[in-house]
Amino acid sequence: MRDDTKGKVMAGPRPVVLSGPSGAGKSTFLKRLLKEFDGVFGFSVSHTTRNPRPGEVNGKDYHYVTREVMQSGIDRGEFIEHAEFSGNMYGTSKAAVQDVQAKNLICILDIDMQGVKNIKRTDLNPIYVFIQPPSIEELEKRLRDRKTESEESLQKRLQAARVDMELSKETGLFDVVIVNDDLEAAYGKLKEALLEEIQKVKDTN
Ligand SMILES: Nc1nc2c(ncn2[C@@H]2O[C@H](COP(=O)(O)OP(=O)(O)O)[C@@H](O)[C@H]2O)c(=O)[nH]1
Ligand SMILES: Nc1ncnc2c1ncn2[C@@H]1O[C@H](COP(=O)(O)OP(=O)(O)O)[C@@H](O)[C@H]1O
Repeated sequence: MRDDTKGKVMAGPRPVVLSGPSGAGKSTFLKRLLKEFDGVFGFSVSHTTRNPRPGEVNGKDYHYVTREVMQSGIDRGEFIEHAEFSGNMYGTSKAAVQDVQAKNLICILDIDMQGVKNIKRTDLNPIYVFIQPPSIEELEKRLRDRKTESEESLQKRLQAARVDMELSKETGLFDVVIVNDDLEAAYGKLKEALLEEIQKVKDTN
């Protein structure tokens, strides 16, 4: 959408940032949103240097790249934000967000706390949602049950989770905080928080 009077791209629907500790339920929620609201949401596919997990698809879950490739993209100014998490690089390319916004969809970004702080310095203007586990103990249980992490990776994620849970209390950082205790109830709250934006997209598309 182009506003010719100002010659710049008009704002489409507001993007949504999902952040929260590893294992809090971000992917679970975003997959449900993408499925339930076909033609409303689009996922910003990040780049990462971590290895794909079984079942993950290159170009769909992430763009899996080497450090060298990622760093040269960053050096060329192709990323909106990037961060180091648990020994790997992660980042949102400008193209990832533009691809979704070009279709007039609500762009969902699944990013860590450093990403949240860096996105705040851009003009993306998303709705910031923090997904919180009921407790660190329950988070550990869910991460173990997910069976995707080595013991070392799990411990790093739990340590980051403790820090992020504290940081999330910073006032004004997040528009919505959702405790993911009962999955259905939490998903219901997430939908409720995004309802206005969902309706706008349904009305225009
Ligand atoms: N800053 C930033 N963080 C990201 C990006 N993509 C993913 N992350 C975060 O990196 C962390 C680890 O992601 P991942 O390895 O997929 O593990 P998971 O969250 O346990 O499924 C999570 O907190 C993600 O939100 C990105 O593009 N930028
Ligand atoms: N409310 C919930 N109750 C129980 N298990 C859950 C709940 N929400 C998510 N899970 C499970 O917890 C694990 C972590 O969720 P996931 O969506 O992968 O988290 P994240 O993307 O934030 O790392 C997954 O195995 C998921 O199926």
